[in-house]
Amino acid sequence: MGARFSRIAKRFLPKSKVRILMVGLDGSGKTTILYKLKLGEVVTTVPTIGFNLETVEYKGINFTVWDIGGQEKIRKLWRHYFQNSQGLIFVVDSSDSARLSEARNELHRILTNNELQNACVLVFANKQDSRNALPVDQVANNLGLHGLTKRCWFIQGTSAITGQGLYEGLEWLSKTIPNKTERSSSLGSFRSDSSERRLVRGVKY
Ligand SMILES: Nc1nc2c(ncn2[C@@H]2O[C@H](COP(=O)(O)OP(=O)(O)OP(=O)(O)O)[C@@H](O)[C@H]2O)c(=O)[nH]1
Ligand SMILES: [Mg+2]
Repeated sequence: MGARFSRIAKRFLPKSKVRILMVGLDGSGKTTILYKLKLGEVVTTVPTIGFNLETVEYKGINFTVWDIGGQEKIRKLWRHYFQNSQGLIFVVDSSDSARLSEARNELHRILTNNELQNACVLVFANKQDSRNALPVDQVANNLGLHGLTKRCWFIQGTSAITGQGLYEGLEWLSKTIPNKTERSSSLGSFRSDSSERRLVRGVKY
C-alpha cells in the first residue's frame, strides 16, 4: 500500500528542475550526447551556432540541458549562459589528444567565473568507442582535474554513439545536485570530501 501510494505520488508531485550547462570544444560530441539522451538515437549533427535546449527526465528530475556551440569564435558567448547553472557538463573528445590542452585551458578559464562557483562539474570523456581514445584517468590528468580541490567534480567515460556512460553521468548529477541544495549548510564538509572529488569512473580501465 505504502509503495503503491509513493508510486502514485511520484507521478503527480511536481518534478524538481535542474539547470545544466553543457560546453566543450567544437566536435567533442555535445549535441550528439544531448539527442542520444533525449531521443535514444544518434542524430546527424552540424556544428552548433548558438545553442540547443532540451529537457531530459531522469529519476524524477527534469534536467534542462543547454548545449552551447563550442567553436572558438563563439566560445566568448558561453558566459551568457552561466547564470543559475547548478551543473556543468564539460565534454571532451578523448580521441583528440592534440586538443586536450586547449580543452583544459577552456575548462579552467570558465571555472574562474563567479557565476559558476557553486556548479558541480561532470566531465564526459567522450568517444570512448574510438580506437585511439585515451583512457579516462589519462583524460582526467590531462585536464588537471585533480587540482580542482574546492570543487565537486566527476569524470565519466562515455560514448554518445553507443550511449555508454551517459546515464551514469546523470546518476551522479542526480545524487550530487540535490545533496548540495539540501546540505547547503554543510557545503564546506561536502566539498572537502576528497573521496567524492576524486572519484574517477570510466568505460575503459
Ligand atoms: N565515434 C564517436 N563519434 C562521436 C561521438 N560523439 C560524437 N561523435 C561525432 O563527433 C562529431 C561532432 O559531434 P557534435 O555532437 O556535433 O559535436 P559538438 O560538440 O556538438 O560540436 P559543436 O556544436 O561544434 O560545438 C559528429 O560527427 C558525431 O557523430 C562518440 O561518442 N563517438
Ligand atoms: Mg553541437
